[in-house]
Amino acid sequence: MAEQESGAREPAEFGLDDAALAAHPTVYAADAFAGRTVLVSGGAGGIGRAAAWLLGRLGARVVLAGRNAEKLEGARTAMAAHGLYVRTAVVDIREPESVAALFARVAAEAGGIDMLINSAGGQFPQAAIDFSAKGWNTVINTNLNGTWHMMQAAARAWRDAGRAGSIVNIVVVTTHGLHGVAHTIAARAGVIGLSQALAVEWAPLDIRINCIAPGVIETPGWRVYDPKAVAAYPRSNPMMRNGSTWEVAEACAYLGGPAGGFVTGEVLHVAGGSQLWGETWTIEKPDYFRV
Ligand SMILES: CCCCCCC/C=C/C(=O)SCCNC(=O)CCNC(=O)[C@H](O)C(C)(C)COP(=O)(O)OP(=O)(O)OC[C@H]1O[C@@H](n2cnc3c(N)ncnc32)[C@H](O)[C@@H]1OP(=O)(O)O
Ligand SMILES: NC(=O)C1=CN([C@@H]2O[C@H](COP(=O)(O)OP(=O)(O)OC[C@H]3O[C@@H](n4cnc5c(N)ncnc54)[C@H](OP(=O)(O)O)[C@@H]3O)[C@@H](O)[C@H]2O)C=CC1
Repeated sequence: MAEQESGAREPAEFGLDDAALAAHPTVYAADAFAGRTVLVSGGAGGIGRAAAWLLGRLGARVVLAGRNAEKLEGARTAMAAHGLYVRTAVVDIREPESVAALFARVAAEAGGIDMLINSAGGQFPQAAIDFSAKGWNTVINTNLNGTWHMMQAAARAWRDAGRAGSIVNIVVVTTHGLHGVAHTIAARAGVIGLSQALAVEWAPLDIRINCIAPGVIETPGWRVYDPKAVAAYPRSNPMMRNGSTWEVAEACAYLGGPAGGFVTGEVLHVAGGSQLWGETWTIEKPDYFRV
């Protein structure tokens, strides 16, 4: 992490890079995901990339999906150089046809999947009163509708193949302390409710569905936030630090893999306790709230 003259951090370097992800120690056995195929949306981003590295290192075949082919290829190259099985696929999760094409391709080229990690998502910081209709719709479409399209396509593929599956949805902390991103709170609360409903409805299909609510996790996605807001992130939780993508990746491995076999409909906060204490202002904190 580079320090600028002001002390603010250099956004381009937020998070763990490929070299760190290749070497980071893990609590899991080396073959914990052998024989499994995992699709990671947002797989070239911060959290998705760490999950892909971890599961690939644990023996999974990994498919990385996202909109940007160049980013995907960069991630694939780094992981393949480490001997991991990685494929990539371009998708816009907001478009049902694009998602259908992704799953058709994954079926043809990788023989289907066992686990889906929905890490594609994002938002922009803005006071809700200023949201444009397009901005609101973009965030809802990406995070709620996009995640739904991916979940439904995965479930249909598993049902048709008579195959068990598990889904891990990356959301945000919706119940405490995250301000300036009301559109994403709405979308992610929708994903949590949807996941709980489907955990019951799709249990007969042997499909488990869980969510992870990360707190402040250093990733390239932080580029859209004001450096002053980012500088305050470590004080947003009782542990007084930022989290790492690896900490979220290991939670994905737990919830989505065999260790979480009797867990469904759950929301796991990997947030340093920020669901209980602290506040994260992604926009400037209004004077009203200052002591
Ligand atoms: C409890 C502790 C929790 C702590 C959390 C800390 C904060 C959370 C951090 C993260 O989640 S970072 C990781 C996620 N990554 C991102 O958020 C990256 C940036 N976001 C995206 O790329 C989003 O997917 C996006 C904002 C939905 C952009 O999608 P897309 O590229 O398709 O849209 P655009 O064409 O850029 O914009 C469409 C539309 O949206 C409005 N808009 C976009 N940006 C802004 C902005 N900065 N301010 C106001 N409005 C914005 C706008 O209407 C855009 O349309 P046009 O005006 O461009 O026509
Ligand atoms: N980092 C943090 O502090 C926190 C993150 N989260 C959530 O975790 C998830 C992952 O975040 P993080 O890794 O930090 O963010 P990044 O921005 O690094 O990664 C998000 C990825 O999502 C992909 N993506 C966005 N929109 C679409 C789309 N329409 N179709 C396909 N792919 C898309 C992007 O890929 P591409 O550029 O190729 O389109 C990008 O690589 C997000 O949902 C985020 O909001 C939640 C709480 C905190």
